[in-house]
Amino acid sequence: MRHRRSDDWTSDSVQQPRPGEVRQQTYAAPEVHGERPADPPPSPEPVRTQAITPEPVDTPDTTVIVDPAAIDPALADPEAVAGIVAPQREMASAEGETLLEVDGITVEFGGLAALDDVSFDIKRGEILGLIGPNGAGKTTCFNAITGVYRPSRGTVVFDGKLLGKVKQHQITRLGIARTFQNVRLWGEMTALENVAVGTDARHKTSVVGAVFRTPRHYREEHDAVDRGMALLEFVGIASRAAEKASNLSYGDQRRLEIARALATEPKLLCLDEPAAGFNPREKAALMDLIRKIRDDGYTVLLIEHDMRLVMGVTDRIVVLEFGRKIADGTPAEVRENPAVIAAYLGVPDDDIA
Ligand SMILES: Nc1ncnc2c1ncn2[C@@H]1O[C@H](COP(=O)(O)OP(=O)(O)OP(=O)(O)O)[C@@H](O)[C@H]1O
Repeated sequence: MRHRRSDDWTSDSVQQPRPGEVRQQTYAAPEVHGERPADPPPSPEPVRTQAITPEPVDTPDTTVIVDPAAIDPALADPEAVAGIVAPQREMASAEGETLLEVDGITVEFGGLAALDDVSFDIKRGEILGLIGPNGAGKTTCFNAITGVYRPSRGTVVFDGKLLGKVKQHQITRLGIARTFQNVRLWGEMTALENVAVGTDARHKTSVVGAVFRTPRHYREEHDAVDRGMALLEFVGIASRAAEKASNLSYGDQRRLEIARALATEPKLLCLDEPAAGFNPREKAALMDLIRKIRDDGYTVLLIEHDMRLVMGVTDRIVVLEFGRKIADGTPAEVRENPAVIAAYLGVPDDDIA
C-alpha cells in the first residue's frame, strides 16, 4: 500500500466535522500547516439594515425571521434575483474560453513540494472539480491561485492577466473569490451585513467620500443592501438576513459564505470543501446551488472530498496526488482512470491491470 485510504468513492463519507455542528464564527486564523490567514476584509462600514422589519418569533433573543418579499417584492421573483446576483451577464457569453491557466506551478515548503509542476486550465462557465487524497495539494493550489502563496516556479494567468506578484485583495478585484475549509464569518454581524461587506470590493467611494457621506457613498451603501438581500435570497437564506451569523445553523453559515464570496462579483468562485459536515439532503441542496451559480454566469472551481457530489456536479475533474496532477478529464473518464483508482484505494501501480 502506498498511503492511507482517503476518500470513499461510493459513500457520503467525509473527513470533516459532523452535520449540524455550529462552529466558531469569528475571523479565525487557519490552524492547519501554519498557513498564514488570508487578510480579513477591511473593517466594515455600518450597513443600512433599517429597511428590514424583523419579526421576532418564539425565541426572540436568538432568532430573527424576516420576509424578503416584504422588503422588496422583486425578491419573490427568482429571475429578478438572478439578474441582481449576476449583473455581468457577458461572463456567460464567452463560455468555453480559458478563464484561468495554471502552468507548471511548484509550491515548496522546506524540502517538500506540496505542488510539483502542476498545469491545468478552467474554461468560462465550467464547474471544475479539484480532487485528491488528503495532503495531495488541493488547498495549496487554491492558495497559489488566490495569492496566499507564491509558486516558486510556474505561472497563473487569470482572465488574460499574469497574477505573478498581484496581491490578494487585487486578485479579488480581478474577479477570483473563495470560501474556506473552515467557516470564516463575522459572527457578531448579521447575515446581511456579512454579505454587504463583501460588496466593498467593488465600491469606488474614497475614505473622504465615506467620511462626508457623499451621494455616491449613500448610493453604494444602498446598493450593497439591495444586492446583499438578493444574494441571500439566491443562496436560500434571505429570511435570516437580520440574524447574527453566529446564530445561523452550520448549513446556513456555509451558504452565507458563498453569498459573501459572490458579493465581490467574481468571475471565478473557488469553493473549498463546501459540503464538509453536510448530511445527504444538505449535499443535494448544495449541488443544486452550485449548478444555479454556474447557470447564473459564474465559473466554479470546487475542492470536495465527497465523490458523489463531485461526480454529480462537475463538468471536468483534475486529480492531484502527492502534489502532482495524475488525471484531468470528465467525471466518467476520471472514475475509470486506473491511476486515480490506485490513488484513492492505495493500490500499488504494479497491481493495476
Ligand atoms: N504552510 C505549510 N507549511 C508546510 N507544509 C504545508 C503547508 N501547507 C501545506 N503543507 C503540506 O503540503 C501538502 C499539501 O497540503 P494541502 O493542504 O494542500 O493538501 P490537500 O490536498 O488540501 O489536503 P486535505 O484534503 O487534507 O485538505 C501536505 O503534505 C501538507 O502537509
